[in-house]
This record gives sequence, structure tokens and C-alpha cells, in this order.
Amino acid sequence: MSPNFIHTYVSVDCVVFGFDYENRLNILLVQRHVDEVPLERQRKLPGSLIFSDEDVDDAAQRVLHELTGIKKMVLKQFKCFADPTRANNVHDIKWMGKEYKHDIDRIITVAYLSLCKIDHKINSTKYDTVDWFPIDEVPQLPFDHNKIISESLVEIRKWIETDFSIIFELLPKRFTIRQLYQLYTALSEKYIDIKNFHKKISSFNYIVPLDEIEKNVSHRAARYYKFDAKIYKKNNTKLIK
Ligand SMILES: O=P(O)(O)OC[C@H]1O[C@@H](O)[C@H](O)[C@@H]1O
Repeated sequence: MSPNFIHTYVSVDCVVFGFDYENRLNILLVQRHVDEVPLERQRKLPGSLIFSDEDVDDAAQRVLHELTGIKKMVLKQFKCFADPTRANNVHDIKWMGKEYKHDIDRIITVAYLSLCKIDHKINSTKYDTVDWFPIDEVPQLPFDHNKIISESLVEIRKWIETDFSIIFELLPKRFTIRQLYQLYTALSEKYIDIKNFHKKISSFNYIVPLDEIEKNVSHRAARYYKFDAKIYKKNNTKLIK
């Protein structure tokens, strides 16, 4: 007897990270609409089935553009999720039927990581509701989206160790060393104390001090810095060795 081979749909899902003013990692979730399910239980990762004439990376770039209105965003494919039961939930089947007008029983999804400054204006052309959620306040999501998010966290930690410059995609254009430190500690599993961090940072010429300091703060006003991508590319140093 010959084995059964799958005949399946393929989708992409994007985990977009942001870093908020309370020093927490956030991700972007969208709202879907399925009758009979309370709205607060219908958040999901932004995603889409892939068009028949589309490359998978292009589909992810399209999803991000439809999600944020931003033309080109940092993007990293990190894993394929193919559990045969991942789209078996009755509400998920209903949703796919409504959204794609097809009888869809199996979907393999390719997951992507992306990064966005949290103060960037989100101009979605596809979703009526797009919100930032602190990573530890993400609700129960459809499909295997909670699993995709936890695996994306492992992935972003690895990413930062191989390419430190991605951290600046999450920070405002001008930032303090404390902000950089807090983001680094939220992302990295390595511990470094703030004094040593300051020492390290001051040896990196791609982190450039500005002639501006914080205003209206209760603690000692800190200097602002900016990231110089050109200088970084020249020496491409890892931050913590
Ligand atoms: O609901 P949308 O994102 O349009 O459809 C694609 C979905 O199909 C599932 O594999 C994915 O997890 C993805 O979310």
C-alpha cells in the first residue's frame, strides 16, 4: 500500500517585537472575528496563506506591510510549524473558511521574526485592530500561535548574540545607555552589571554621544546616544564577548 502524502496549504506568521517605555518586550497582535467567540479570545499573530505565485519571504514581507504600512522591515525566518493538528480547532477551521472561502484542513506555517520601534505609527491596510501586548500579557491565541511566540523569544536571543545591531531597531533614534542596558538584559541571557556595561559601551565608537540630555526626569539626567550603522558595519563587533 502506498503511503498518504500531504496535500496542504502553506502560510506565514510574523512575530513583531517592540520595546516599551516600561522596559518590556511587546509583540503585535491583531483581531480576528469569529461569531460565538468573545472578542478578547480572538487575538492572533498577523499572518496569511501564501499566494500560488508568491515566494514565502515575499509573503512575510507583504504581511508586515499590510500590518504596519512600513515598506521594508527587518525580517528573519526562524522555523516551520507543521503539527498535523495545528489548525484542527473548530473555531480556527471556521475562521479559515470565512477568510479564504476554502475547505482548509491542514496548514503548514513558516514563522518570521521582525522588529519595530514601538512609537512608530501603525497604519494597517488589512486589520482594523492592531495592538502591542507585553510579552507576559499575551492571551490564549488560536492555532499554535502561543507556541510560535515562545519559540520566537529563544530565537531573538540567539539573533542578538550574532548581530548586535538589531537591538537598535527596537530603540528610539536617540536613547540613553540605561535604555540600551534594559533592552539588552531583557533580550540576553547573559548577566552584566550596569557599570561594566557602561565601560563596554564607551569603547564602541558606533554608539555616538549626542549633545542632548534627558529633560524633566526625577533622577540625574542622562546623555542621549545614537547608533551609527556605517561605523558598526566597518568593525561589526559583538557587544558582550
Ligand atoms: O488568519 P490568517 O493569518 O489570514 O491565515 C493564516 C493562518 O493560518 C495558519 O496557518 C496561521 O497560523 C495563520 O495565522
